[in-house]
Amino acid sequence: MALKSFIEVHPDSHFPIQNLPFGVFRPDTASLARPGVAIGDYVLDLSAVASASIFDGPILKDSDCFHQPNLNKFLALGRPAWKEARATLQRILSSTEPVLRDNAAFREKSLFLMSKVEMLLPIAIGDYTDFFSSMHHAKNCGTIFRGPQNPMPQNWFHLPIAYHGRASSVVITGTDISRPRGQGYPSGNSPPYFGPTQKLDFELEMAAVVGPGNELGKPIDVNDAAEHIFGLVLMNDWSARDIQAWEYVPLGPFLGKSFGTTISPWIVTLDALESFACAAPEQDPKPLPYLAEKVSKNYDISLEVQIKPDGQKDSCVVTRSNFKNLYWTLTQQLAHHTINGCNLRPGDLLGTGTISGPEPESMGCLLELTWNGQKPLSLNGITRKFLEDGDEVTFTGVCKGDGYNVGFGTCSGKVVPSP
Ligand SMILES: O=C(O)/C=C/C(=O)CC(=O)CC(=O)O
Ligand SMILES: [Ca+2]
Ligand SMILES: [Mg+2]
Repeated sequence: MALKSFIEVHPDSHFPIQNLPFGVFRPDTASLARPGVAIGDYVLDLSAVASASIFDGPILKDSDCFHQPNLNKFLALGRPAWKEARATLQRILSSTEPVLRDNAAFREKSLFLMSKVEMLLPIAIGDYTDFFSSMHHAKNCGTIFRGPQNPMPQNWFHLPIAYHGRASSVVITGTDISRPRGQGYPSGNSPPYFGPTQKLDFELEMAAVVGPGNELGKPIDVNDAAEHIFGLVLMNDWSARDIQAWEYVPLGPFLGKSFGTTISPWIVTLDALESFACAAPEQDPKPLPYLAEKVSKNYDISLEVQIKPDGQKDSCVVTRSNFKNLYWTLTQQLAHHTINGCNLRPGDLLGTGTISGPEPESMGCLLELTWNGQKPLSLNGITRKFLEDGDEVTFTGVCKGDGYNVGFGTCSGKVVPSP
């Protein structure tokens, strides 16, 4: 029989007992931030569960990791602790276990309606890196930015390319994004453009949340890398294409991307995603030995982007993609990141890069979907080349199980005018 919770969970919910993603919330603005897991329409308060001495396994028994305003301390404990927590939580939420089910006072203290709480950034992010791991996205961007002759950089099939992003401007879903100002290409003999970006874009991404990490100077083997990934979130790497195009040679993206990056609040664990694992694409040429892994895994996660223009009632789906479209795996990204000795720390965020699929309807950003503004998209009668003020962009991600979903909820943000 399938595992079932005593809490009623709608079959369309992203958060059945099979998922149990971790986040950080507060019941109201006067109370402290604390870790929780999502179950149906509720959030289970892990500080309350810990205070009731319910985490009785060897690692979590005496730990204060759930009495923290973020998950970093829990992440640092590693997979054995994550598995211990998941097993305890699946047990106390199951339909057959009375400890929470039959204790009204405890339920009152520990279960909150998700619609009533405030979700916060679940981790303190020390460093944020963004990869470039979708071949379709890389080809399309290469063609648009550098021309169709040689769209793929020579290094692309040998290493997972990335740039160091900006951790300070990573925000939680629901945070407004101010249209950034900056420089763009000069036209003719004039000085460079300066003003609000005229090419504001979203990028459909997911991001891995790092667990224990490594000591400086001690790389992580690609075959051990999964032990360092707690789970995944949805991520929008908002991008100003005109600023980016003018500034990025030779050092890469800078102000065109550092003005805001939105993540979804619930970290879905690799343990919950395991039932949706699938083979990653065959890699040709074979990667160098340090990137050659025994098992090369992706996950079957359906992704969708909707845009809701200001004043419109309905949003419009602009793309549908899938996480399994990535060429470089999460574990190759992580191993590559540390191969020079660079240390990763608990709570670091590793963006996958824009997840475009092979079809025109599965491109992961407007730069590709409108081919740099040359082919406007039509949304319920109005057109878009790039994002306009008032546009709300929402990502969803979900794995379809047999009779249940393992989902990510949403990652959304609204564009507001430049200050
Ligand atoms: O091809 C380029 O010059 C730039 C590509 C991007 O903007 C993509 C980037 O941020 C990495 C990614 O999301 O895949
Ligand atoms: Ca990106
Ligand atoms: Mg960004």
